[in-house]
Amino acid sequence: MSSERSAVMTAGEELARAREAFAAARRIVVKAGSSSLTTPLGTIDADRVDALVDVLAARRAAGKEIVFVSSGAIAAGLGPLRLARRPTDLALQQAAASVGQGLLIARYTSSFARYGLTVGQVLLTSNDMIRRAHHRNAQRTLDQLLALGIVPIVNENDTVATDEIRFGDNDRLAALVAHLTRADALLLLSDVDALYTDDPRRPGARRIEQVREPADLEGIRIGGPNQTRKVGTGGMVTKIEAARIAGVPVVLTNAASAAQALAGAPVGTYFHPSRESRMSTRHLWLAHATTGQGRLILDPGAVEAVVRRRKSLLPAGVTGVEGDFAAGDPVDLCGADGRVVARGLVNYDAAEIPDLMGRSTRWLARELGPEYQREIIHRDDLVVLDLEPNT
Ligand SMILES: Nc1ncnc2c1ncn2[C@@H]1O[C@H](COP(=O)(O)OP(=O)(O)O)[C@@H](O)[C@H]1O
Ligand SMILES: N[C@@H](CCC(=O)OP(=O)(O)O)C(=O)O
Repeated sequence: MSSERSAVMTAGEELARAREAFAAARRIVVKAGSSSLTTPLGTIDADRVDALVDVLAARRAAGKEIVFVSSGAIAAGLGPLRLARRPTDLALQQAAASVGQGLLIARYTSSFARYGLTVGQVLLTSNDMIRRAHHRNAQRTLDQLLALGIVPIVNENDTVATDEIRFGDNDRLAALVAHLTRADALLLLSDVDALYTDDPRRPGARRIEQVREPADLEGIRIGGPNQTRKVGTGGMVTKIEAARIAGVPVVLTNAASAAQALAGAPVGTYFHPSRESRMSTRHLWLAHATTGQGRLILDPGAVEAVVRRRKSLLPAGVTGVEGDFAAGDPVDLCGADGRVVARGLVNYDAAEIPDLMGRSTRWLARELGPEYQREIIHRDDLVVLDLEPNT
């Protein structure tokens, strides 16, 4: 009994220390969801925006850096476009985002100006995350804004995003931005004050204080977005995924508890950094922020080489190609049974691959020229998605 109690106390103390470390974070990414920033009429909720800016400005005054990931572009564009609800039509979503994003930034600009702070808008697409040059470019911009003392306000570039290439939710985008900016912590602000054992609107749901590992989530009902407002996109599913990939401590709570969370108070749910998040940022992008633009079918030897021996994919091991992708696109790698085992950035256009399949690189270099000696996908550009047990 006494040893049980001391174990419980130790876990409690450990969590308190983790919360203190969260409060001490020098650079933090804060993400707020659409429902925390907009009204049911599809307009910006100026009071709530100002209240949140008060908290972020206080943090800045304490000498900390903030990167703010703000949703709400589509939701804030609904009112001006006289749309009663979030449209399903992509072109209308893009139009709403175009109107709403401008209004949001105008609001943030004046709200932060109350504290003498300047904001900078950063709109990202999933390509900015995957492609090495774009990725470095986004990183450089964010670094420069922070060095200048500006508050970067990040969102997905919804006006140009299409269903194929969009993140769709800002939770994972915020986790990836935490990697990109080498932040020390991530705060996710939603309309719900914590992760619960079930959707908190259902009776009997209990708050979960901390998540250490995937096993802590067993038996929890993780649902989609709040169906009353229908402006959020990911629900708890994408928040949990964000916490899994963030690579830093994550606290999930509501906007009203933001100040307390930043001060290390025991509010919301604390997610300890997971083991998977130690993957490199680019590999995380590839695994979580991209959709395969086509498929390559691999013979069993190539599956073994890519999945278990972490080798590059050579033309000799490819037996089929599906889809219409261009060199540099992310593609899914499948076994003969169609199961996706990996994703990678391909070095050839889809149309080039049939002539290369089954050939040795030496044969290709001799017959087609030295530029054909390159791998179909280099191992640095590959991430294994589906590991067999015990690998
Ligand atoms: N186990 C759970 N714990 C907490 N919230 C949950 C759970 N399952 C589903 N939800 C829902 O997730 C919603 C938050 O996600 P979402 O609507 O996408 O918010 P946001 O706009 O803040 O990203 C909550 O309002 C709640 O209805
Ligand atoms: N980029 C979109 C938001 C997507 C999103 O993740 O929304 P939410 O679930 O409210 O954080 C927008 O600004 O409307």
